[in-house]
Amino acid sequence: MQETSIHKSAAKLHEPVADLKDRKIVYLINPISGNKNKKTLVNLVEKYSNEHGLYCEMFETSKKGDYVHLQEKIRQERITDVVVVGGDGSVNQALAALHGEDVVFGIIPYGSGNGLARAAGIPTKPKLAFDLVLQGRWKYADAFMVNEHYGCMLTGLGFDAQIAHEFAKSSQRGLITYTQQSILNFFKAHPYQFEVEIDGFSFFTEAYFISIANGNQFGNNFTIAPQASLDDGLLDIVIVQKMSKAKLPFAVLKQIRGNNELEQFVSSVSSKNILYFQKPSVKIKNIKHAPIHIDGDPCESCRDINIKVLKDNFKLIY
Ligand SMILES: Nc1ncnc2c1ncn2[C@@H]1O[C@H](COP(=O)(O)OP(=O)(O)OP(=O)(O)O)[C@@H](O)[C@H]1O
Repeated sequence: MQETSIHKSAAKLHEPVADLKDRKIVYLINPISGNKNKKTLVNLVEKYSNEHGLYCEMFETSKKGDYVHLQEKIRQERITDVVVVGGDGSVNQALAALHGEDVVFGIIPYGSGNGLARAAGIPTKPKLAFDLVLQGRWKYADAFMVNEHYGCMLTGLGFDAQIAHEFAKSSQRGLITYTQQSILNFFKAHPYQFEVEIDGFSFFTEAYFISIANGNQFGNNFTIAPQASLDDGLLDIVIVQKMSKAKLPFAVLKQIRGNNELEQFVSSVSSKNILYFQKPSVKIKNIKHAPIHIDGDPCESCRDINIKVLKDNFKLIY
């Protein structure tokens, strides 16, 4: 779909917030993410920016993540902020293309899960998230690479990726569709074989899924990696090993509640249901070609997967 400029406001103004007048904010709005209407937010941003004489431009997000035009604009016009109005997929695509630019990123969460925004503590109420953007206080956040693909929130293999693949095919988005897909796929779920290498030590496992998390959650506060931090230079690796289907929900619930301790040594891996590590990198041999997702969007499966943290990769308002 062609990106369209929705609005461009006049540039000068007085000073409601220090330095706000010097910022040039571009909003990238995903027309299909989540299931909430974005019109109220768009009106609010336009009205506020007009009244206060703030620079504000709005574009649709690119379906394919093609932001070359925006890269040029950022450099030529000295854009200072890129604010994504959408979910994790939109944030991923914008960051993948633009993380090397000299801009600060904001998020106004309008996705189905909003995992990165929630992990960062960004309010899910649009007005509050917009207020945070205007305050403009940012910190560096980490990201990661999955082979040659960029990720910022969480990647996974197995059951959760299968849900991501089914969700992507659904005509409806939002939490209800996601929950429906999770329940349907639970009954079909089966373990996959992996060889995992951490700290130079490798072991075989049969696992329902492996999550590698920068943020703490899948989205909707489903905190699969309760100790994850966006700026610690580490990835939280959660391996949900083969167990009976009856036990599986309880074991995952224990993990979500933070009752599973981090493994200190890879060599001490025993017959625990769930293994939980914090490391800057991990290599996985995906022996049975389990499905893969990156930041909730499906990606093509492959056998050899190399995942590495990118410390202090982008500036995030949070
Ligand atoms: N302009 C556009 N038109 C159509 N589709 C788009 C456009 N821009 C982005 N997309 C697609 O929208 C999809 C969903 O985006 P996003 O991940 O932000 O929302 P979500 O899946 O509802 O939320 P979350 O990832 O937080 O669960 C992405 O796969 C992306 O390719």
